[in-house]
Amino acid sequence: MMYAANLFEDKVALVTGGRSGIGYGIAEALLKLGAKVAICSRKEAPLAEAAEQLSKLGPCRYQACDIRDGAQVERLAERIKSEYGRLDLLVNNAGGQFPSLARAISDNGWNAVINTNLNGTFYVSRIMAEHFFIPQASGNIVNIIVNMARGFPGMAHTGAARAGVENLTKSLAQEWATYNVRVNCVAPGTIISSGLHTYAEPVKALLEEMKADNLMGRHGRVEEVANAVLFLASPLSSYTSGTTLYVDGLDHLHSDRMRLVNGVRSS
Ligand SMILES: CCCCCCCCC/C=C/C(=O)SCCNC(=O)CCNC(=O)[C@H](O)C(C)(C)COP(=O)(O)OP(=O)(O)OC[C@H]1O[C@@H](n2cnc3c(N)ncnc32)[C@H](O)[C@@H]1OP(=O)(O)O
Ligand SMILES: NC(=O)C1=CN([C@@H]2O[C@H](COP(=O)(O)OP(=O)(O)OC[C@H]3O[C@@H](n4cnc5c(N)ncnc54)[C@H](OP(=O)(O)O)[C@@H]3O)[C@@H](O)[C@H]2O)C=CC1
Repeated sequence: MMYAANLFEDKVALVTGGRSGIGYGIAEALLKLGAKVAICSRKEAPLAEAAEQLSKLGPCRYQACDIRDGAQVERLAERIKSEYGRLDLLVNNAGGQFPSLARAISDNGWNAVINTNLNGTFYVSRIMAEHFFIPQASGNIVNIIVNMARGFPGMAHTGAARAGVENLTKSLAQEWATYNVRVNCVAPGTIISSGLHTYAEPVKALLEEMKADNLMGRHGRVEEVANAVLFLASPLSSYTSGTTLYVDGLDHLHSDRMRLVNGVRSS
């Protein structure tokens, strides 16, 4: 099953955190369907390398940008304006966290995760809407969150941050419908990607347990997340906004998260 090869022809997309993992997969999928792409992340060297690889598929510009810093995001918007003159799609993929029992999360740790995932996602959405979507009276935002439908024990900070993003999505979708902007979320389950490499050994061992606990008996793949993003980013979902699409093998309905917490507790 494939999307039409020219589905995103003449469309410009920004994928934050596009240098690795899920973001890279989304950027790659968009380029293959004719889009022009911009990617950003904090670390310049691996970002440039990723953009070089992606440029083999189509126009891909990059700029180092920490989404927590509004001034850096403004500079990114100016760069996109000078390179492409417009923006049709924003994928707020940049984000992440560290596993921890809630009682062990310091003020700094809490603030770092909330600042990255909630504040950063808002700054990029507001700035790109002001520069592009509202004046163009057209745009599309897809927010990558996590499956926090039943809380996220073991990662309470990211669960709270992404619940905030999910609610922000509902507000922006309503406020910006008048500008023909749709805003949706994709909530991945556990996806085999570079992100999982950031976890220390005890959590990695837990990932095997999580696979057995999953009702489809496996973790998800990057392209399965990218396919969901492509649907929400395309006219195929033209009457859909303010929603969350789970790509998680049913984990939002079924998974024993507390077993993970016990694993973290012992790690
Ligand atoms: C059980 C469930 C399993 C579940 C396992 C399966 C989960 C699947 C679902 C989700 C998967 C993914 O999202 S995969 C995506 C993974 N990718 C990422 O997480 C990349 C982005 N993340 C980050 O950059 C960092 O995690 C983040 C903290 C957000 C931002 O980093 P920064 O450099 O800005 O922050 P730092 O300066 O390093 O740290 C700021 C504070 O954060 C705290 N801190 C930072 N890293 C820490 C760490 N590893 N352990 C403890 N504390 C930490 C400290 O208190 C630091 O302050 P001090 O005390 O002063 O030092
Ligand atoms: N893999 C999984 O199982 C799941 C992942 N997710 C979410 O999907 C998204 C991508 O994760 P994944 O690809 O797996 O992991 P990665 O760690 O590879 O992706 C995170 C990306 O975001 C960038 N990033 C992190 N913080 C910032 C920041 N403050 N400003 C700009 N860029 C930033 C990182 O680049 P740099 O370090 O250079 O800034 C990196 O490219 C994340 O939001 C993650 O939480 C959700 C559920 C499950």
